[in-house]
Amino acid sequence: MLKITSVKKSYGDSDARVPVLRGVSFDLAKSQTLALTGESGSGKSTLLHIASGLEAPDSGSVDVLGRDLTRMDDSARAAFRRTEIALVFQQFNLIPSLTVAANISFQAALSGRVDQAHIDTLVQALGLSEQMAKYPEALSGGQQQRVAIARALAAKPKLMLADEPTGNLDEQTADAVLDQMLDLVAQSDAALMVVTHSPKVAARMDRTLHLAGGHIL
Ligand SMILES: Nc1ncnc2c1ncn2[C@@H]1O[C@H](COP(=O)(O)OP(=O)(O)OP(=O)(O)O)[C@@H](O)[C@H]1O
Repeated sequence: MLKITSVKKSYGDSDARVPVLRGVSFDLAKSQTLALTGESGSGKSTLLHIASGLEAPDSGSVDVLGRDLTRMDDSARAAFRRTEIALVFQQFNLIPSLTVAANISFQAALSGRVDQAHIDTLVQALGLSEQMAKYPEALSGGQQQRVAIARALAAKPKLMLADEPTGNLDEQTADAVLDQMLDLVAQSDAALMVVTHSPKVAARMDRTLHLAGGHIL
């Protein structure tokens, strides 16, 4: 599903380059789940963004479903990402001018995969039924995060990538969110990589990779 090979990434100008990833390789098979841990600043978000095609590595390859994202042109990569990859950010990135319902169905509509029964199940499981007609500004942070997760899962992506998806949720809601993500992985032969600082979240994944000094330990 996801194969990262010898990925390197630095930031900064040529005379002050700061290496963040120094040659990272790992595989994530379909139906597998993975936690990515590491100290703040170790490059977890950078690696997640590279796995999603949002950022390009300086070198190395990023294969998703057997296709190397680094070799696609921008429009091919954007189209591929829309249908196959879901990225849930720490910030929710909801569209303020759309209702919660429209925010959730927007992504599925873009990918051409609107399954209303699936969306209804997600909305109920994430406790969002009462919020559907509201606008994001009227929701709490935790509610907005749940909308972002429902939106990401609505299109039944094959590769789900999430950056601290339950960071600002209470424990019960966090469990419900993780249940939804794990259910979807199991039902649709997808794969999930979650960046987390939480040992509890990491323990629910099949395995954990730890990032330190630019390498996977
Ligand atoms: N666009 C950028 N330009 C310059 N430096 C960046 C950029 N993005 C990340 N960095 C730097 O790369 C390093 C890794 O950042 P990254 O956000 O990937 O770490 P992280 O492990 O996700 O941290 P956290 O747990 O705090 O979210 C940090 O030193 C950061 O300052």
